[in-house]
Amino acid sequence: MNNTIVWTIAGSDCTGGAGIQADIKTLHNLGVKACTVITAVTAQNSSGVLEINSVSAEVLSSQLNALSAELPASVIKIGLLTNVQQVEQIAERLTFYKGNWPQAPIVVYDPVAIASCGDHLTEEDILVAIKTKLLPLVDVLTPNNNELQKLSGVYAFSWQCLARAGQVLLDLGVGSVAIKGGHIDIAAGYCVDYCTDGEHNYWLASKRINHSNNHGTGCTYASAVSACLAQGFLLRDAVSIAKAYINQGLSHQSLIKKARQKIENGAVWQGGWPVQAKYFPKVLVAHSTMANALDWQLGDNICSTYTFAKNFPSTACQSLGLYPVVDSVEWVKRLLAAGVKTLQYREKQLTGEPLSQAIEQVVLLGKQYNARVFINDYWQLAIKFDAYGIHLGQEDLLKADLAKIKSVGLRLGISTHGYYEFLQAQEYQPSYIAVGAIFPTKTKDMSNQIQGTATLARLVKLNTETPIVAIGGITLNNATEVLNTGVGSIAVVTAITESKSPESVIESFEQIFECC
Ligand SMILES: Cc1ncc(COP(=O)(O)OP(=O)(O)O)c(N)n1
Ligand SMILES: Cc1ncsc1CCOP(=O)(O)O
Ligand SMILES: [Mg+2]
Repeated sequence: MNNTIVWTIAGSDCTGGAGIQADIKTLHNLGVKACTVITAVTAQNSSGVLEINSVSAEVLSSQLNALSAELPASVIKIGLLTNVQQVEQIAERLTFYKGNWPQAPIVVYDPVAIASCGDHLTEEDILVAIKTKLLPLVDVLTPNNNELQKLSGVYAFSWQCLARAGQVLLDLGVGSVAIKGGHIDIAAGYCVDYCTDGEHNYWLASKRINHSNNHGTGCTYASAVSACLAQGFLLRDAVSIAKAYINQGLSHQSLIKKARQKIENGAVWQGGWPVQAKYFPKVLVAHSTMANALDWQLGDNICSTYTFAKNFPSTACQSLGLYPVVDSVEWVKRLLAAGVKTLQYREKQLTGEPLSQAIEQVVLLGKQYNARVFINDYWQLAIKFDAYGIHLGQEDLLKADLAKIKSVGLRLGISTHGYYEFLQAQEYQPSYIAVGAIFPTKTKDMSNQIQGTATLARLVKLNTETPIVAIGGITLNNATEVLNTGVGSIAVVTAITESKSPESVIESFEQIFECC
């Protein structure tokens, strides 16, 4: 566990399955420290919620004072608030923390209006206070279907309604909304989560897992999102990991024999960090097989000009080895002569005829040396000159004719930066998936997108069929650490282009590949 602190401000559930107890388990399981502020002591069991004993304003205040004096949080997760006074008190505190702490905390609010057992835990009038006082301070709101309807007034019977409900909540001042699809019945047999910040929209689909032990899934989900945000994951990655964590928990308990269910008290199972591909959701990509099956046609990744395509030609080897990325015909010539077998031409200056001529030469050189030469960005020219392959970034993907690239037999590599984009890239079944930036790099602005080797190792394990390429800040000094993640290919720019002796750097990289 690292020293990252998450506060959970929520109610205690004596069964241990939901509320504060679920939050602590999730936060610990996902590697962060949990501090608690109890809002109410509930008495509940399989018959329902029997009693709610709200703590007084003084008790709430003294817990907050104690923590803020010594253990400020990077994320504050809020669950059950039982009355208007508590909502106002917490809103006041959040305003202070956001304005006065050296680093403003991220606020995640799971609007526990109705527990998953169906009992009403809060009064109707609290809604007004939540909407006017609390929501404007919330960075991430995680409603289920009931809570969504209560807060937005929109009943989600279609994908468009779901998007509209999200917008209503954003209009109330929330930073982002992550709507849990567990109780939404738009697509039979599937749970589709929808996350939006108004600018970007993320849709994550998983097969519905039939389960009886689902108590505490809402608290668990919001805590999982909080744990990921506290560790620096972007929201799109946090919601992807949290959905996998829930799928893992729900899948596990379906294995529990009936006799044990009583002992488990109906609670969702709390596993460790989800590592198995089967628990991760699919990203909905416009016109993909999954999107068509769900009759879904929304999203940022809609490809308006061209049709969707997947299953690109293979590179015929799982490990592409050392993969230099260079910006001139001279570099291409020099590196191919030095024995490099995978290479990318990434030209950002030339245009028009000089660009066209350069790409033609690079493709020819690749054929002469029987090497895998990828062209970055310029997919039309790559097709025109019959390149070995094309490398496209996230935005490039939306503007490229993927069906054409596939039909002429060009390989396709896709850039990704974290879990969400990795899951999205998988939908295209590309020839390889690049993950970056692994370390800070001066070659390209990658702020907020540094993955580290721990995340790389987890992503490599999620897909053992597609070659994975690591890129960003990789040098001879850290190459062994990178290869120890199991990744088969390393892409580098400055490690080679800024070296006094590129040929000897290539040789040293080859030796490291042989040793790992
Ligand atoms: C192997 C590899 N990985 C990532 C990139 C980056 O591509 P992209 O995100 O499109 O950014 P630009 O390189 O076009 O600036 C890459 N080129 N190669
Ligand atoms: C193009 C690109 N995409 C992600 S990081 C990066 C730059 C890698 O350059 P370097 O190897 O010099 O860090
Ligand atoms: Mg690009």
